[in-house]
Amino acid sequence: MTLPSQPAVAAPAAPAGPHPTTVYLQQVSRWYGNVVAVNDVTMAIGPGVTGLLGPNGAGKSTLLHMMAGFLAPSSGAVTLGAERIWRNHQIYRSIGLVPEREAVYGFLTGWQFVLASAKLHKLPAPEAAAERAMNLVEMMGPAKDRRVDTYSKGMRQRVKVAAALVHDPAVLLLDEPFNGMDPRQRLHLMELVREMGASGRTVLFSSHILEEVERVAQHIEVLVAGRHAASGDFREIRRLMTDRPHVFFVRSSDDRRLAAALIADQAAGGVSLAEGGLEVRALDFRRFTWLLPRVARDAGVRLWQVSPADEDLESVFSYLISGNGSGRRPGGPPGPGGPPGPGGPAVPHADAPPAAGPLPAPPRSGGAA
Ligand SMILES: Nc1ncnc2c1ncn2[C@@H]1O[C@H](COP(=O)(O)OP(=O)(O)OP(=O)(O)O)[C@@H](O)[C@H]1O
Repeated sequence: MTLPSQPAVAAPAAPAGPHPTTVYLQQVSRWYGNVVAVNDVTMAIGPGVTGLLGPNGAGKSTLLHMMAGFLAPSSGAVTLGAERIWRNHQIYRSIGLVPEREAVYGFLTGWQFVLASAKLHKLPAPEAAAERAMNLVEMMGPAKDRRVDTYSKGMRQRVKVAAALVHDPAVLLLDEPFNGMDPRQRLHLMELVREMGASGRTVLFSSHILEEVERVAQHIEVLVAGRHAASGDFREIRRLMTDRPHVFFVRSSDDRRLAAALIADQAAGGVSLAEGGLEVRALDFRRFTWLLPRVARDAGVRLWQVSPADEDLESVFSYLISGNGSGRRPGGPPGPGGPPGPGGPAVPHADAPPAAGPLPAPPRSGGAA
């Protein structure tokens, strides 16, 4: 007897296992005494460049140190692929960390420091590895033989990067890497970070400056007060930060007349007289910045100053986790493949806003949001 042939139904795909160069955090918390530095964070950082954005004290360094195996999570699991990172010496060979704080002995030369790093990793050809790493950060010139304590901040930073790259890790973690660098060094390091990501490595770097993050990373994770506040494509993150009520400080040739015109035109959600000008609350950033010059012109008032009054990072970030912004928290844990590399879609949010359209003009301050 022959069985009737089965209809051509595709076999269900076997569930993909953890990706070997993706770092997974599952409900990770870390506290220091009473201070909760990282609070129940679940995310996956895969190949490509990801920016970890958050204000000072958000928990970025703590998160990076747990990913590098420098700190144990108080609860939850941090793994590289399926392997736990904490106290797993084999895994340390795959990870490089560039710490934020000085971690370079001043009495060593740059070359000695990077070579020592190569030897500590027990690399078979430490000199060749150190030379390759020093070349990557353009430190193979005569300065390599000077003591580190004679280096500029930028040179020290480059030597730290070389030490973290000496064993050619698959995962590179950088804590505020661009701090203290001059513009040329910054551009060079940005290029190096981009190249590392493009070559398939997993690169995560922290910053509190959105502009800096979006120049290098397409995917951004936002941490605020230890919590994972948002996750997505940089356009989406910028939109979340821009589409919130803004408070502007406005000075003009006739503040009272301008206030009356703004109220009559319903251009602003609220206007109040402040010292030396007006404080204007705009509910719709785009509409307000479009309307303000027109309303002023029609009222015969000259604008002297328009500056955001609430552009400090704390207020922008806290919006993301406040009542209004809390809907922007990511949904469930990302899939086993981790976040897409550069160019991929955003990690889905439970209630993600629609795909971002063209970018609105950033606030005049050029601040972080
Ligand atoms: N060793 C420690 N002991 C006690 N509290 C700590 C320790 N390290 C960090 N913290 C606290 O944990 C919180 C998160 O600090 P963390 O350095 O991880 O944040 P961050 O986002 O990297 O900030 P920054 O950019 O200022 O370094 C802060 O409130 C900080 O004061």
